[in-house]
Amino acid sequence: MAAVAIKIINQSANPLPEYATSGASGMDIRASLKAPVTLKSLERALIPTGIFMEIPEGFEVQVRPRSGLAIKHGLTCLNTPGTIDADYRGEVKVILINLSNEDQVIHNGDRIAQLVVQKVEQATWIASETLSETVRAAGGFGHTGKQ
Ligand SMILES: O=c1ccn([C@H]2C[C@H](O)[C@@H](COP(=O)(O)OP(=O)(O)OP(=O)(O)O)O2)c(=O)[nH]1
Ligand SMILES: [Mg+2]
Repeated sequence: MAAVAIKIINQSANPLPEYATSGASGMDIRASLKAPVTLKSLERALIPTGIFMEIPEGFEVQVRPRSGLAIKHGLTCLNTPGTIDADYRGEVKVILINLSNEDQVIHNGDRIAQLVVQKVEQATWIASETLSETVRAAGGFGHTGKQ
């Protein structure tokens, strides 16, 4: 299990994020707002969460949408999955977009997204003129058919 240092502001509305069940991949995070934010249809906004982190090297944190918000309210993360780099020390923010036809109001303390902690590797490139052959070769974008 990765240990991640976390700093939280606006703690009254923003307890430590936690796994809701023993097998959960993500921890829900909340909007940290002085006033509600209204998103009109197709409008997007950068919503602060009051969370700052020190992610250990070799890990990243992904910001992912919540399916309940998506199906019930048409709210999702525009840049999903959002990437929190290990060297980022700013506030975690969520780019929410309203894909419904109605206004959606985000209140302080609303659970707007979830964080997933992942192992991640950095790579070095090996510049090559030729690449190994495979059965797939350059086939992609549905070339194996629909069924
Ligand atoms: O949903 C997100 C995505 C990113 N970030 C923060 C943490 C991340 O480390 C930083 C940069 O994110 P990203 O690399 O996706 O954005 P960029 O447009 O490439 O910005 P930069 O040039 O700062 O890397 O912004 C968030 O708070 N929430
Ligand atoms: Mg970047």
